Amino acid sequence: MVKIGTRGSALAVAQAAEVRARLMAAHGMPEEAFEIVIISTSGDQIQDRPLSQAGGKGLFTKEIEEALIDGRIDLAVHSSKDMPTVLPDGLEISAFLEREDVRDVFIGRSVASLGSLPQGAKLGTSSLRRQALVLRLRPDLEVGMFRGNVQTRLRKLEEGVAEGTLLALAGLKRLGVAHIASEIMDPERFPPALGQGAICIESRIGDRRIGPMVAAIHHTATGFALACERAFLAALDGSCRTPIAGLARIDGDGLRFSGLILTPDGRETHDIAAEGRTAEAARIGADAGAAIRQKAGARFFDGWS
Ligand SMILES: NCc1[nH]cc(CCC(=O)O)c1CC(=O)O
Repeated sequence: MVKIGTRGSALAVAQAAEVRARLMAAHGMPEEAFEIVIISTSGDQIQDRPLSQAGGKGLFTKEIEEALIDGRIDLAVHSSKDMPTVLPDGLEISAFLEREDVRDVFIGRSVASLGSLPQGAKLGTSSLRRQALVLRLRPDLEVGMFRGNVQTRLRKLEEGVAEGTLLALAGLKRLGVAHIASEIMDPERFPPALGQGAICIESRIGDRRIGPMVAAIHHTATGFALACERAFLAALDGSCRTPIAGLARIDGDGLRFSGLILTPDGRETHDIAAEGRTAEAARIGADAGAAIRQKAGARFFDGWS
């Protein structure tokens, strides 16, 4: 029996089922060989404040990692963008699935694009990155907190709590609701979160059964992109209070990275571009992180409270 740990949201469960399907196909295993174990995390429980004020990164992973360490589960399925850059001792990211569409989408209640929202309209998001990127384009908008999983946010939109919201297209696709997107945001103008669209598998280092099993479904190019993006994030401390965006694209054995940091009001931005060989993915990301840190100055990373 292989116990797959995941959060309980519809998106998280869909991701776990996707990993299960890939393992079944790769190894000719029956569905009965797997058990999907749902684990509630602090990130799921805290609904009344932005995650940036609740301790930031790791809120969606801590309890799942404890279950891995305890042996209650054998592998954990995560959205890479919710993963801290530093993992607990004894655990590793052992595989990435092929990345889904990396772009964000705008969903309007009654308008078809971000640009056509009326002056001063309310936009719901709890992501500091989306807040900053949206205010850079539309400083007139009122950006309000919009917590909860994808379904909850869509329900709030329907109820009229906001006139529009922004979500990852990857999540909508996995939930089978990509058609509700009003506008797909151009990643040049509206870069995704580091790791967006990539499902990863976390497991115990040295696990001789799970290691080779998940290695068979690892997607190499996504692995390089994520090595770069995670090194960039790590170089910036991954502070949840600094809006950060960026994307590594792979072309053969070449890699191109672009990263962006912003003030939460979107008024000040610093960007960085770098390229090199995939074999140097992590170094390219780390160097880009150091360079953008230099450009922006320490003030940028002291937190905005
Ligand atoms: N923070 C929640 C979260 N984590 C991953 C995704 C989307 C799926 C992905 O990026 O792989 C979402 C929802 C969203 O931002 O729309």
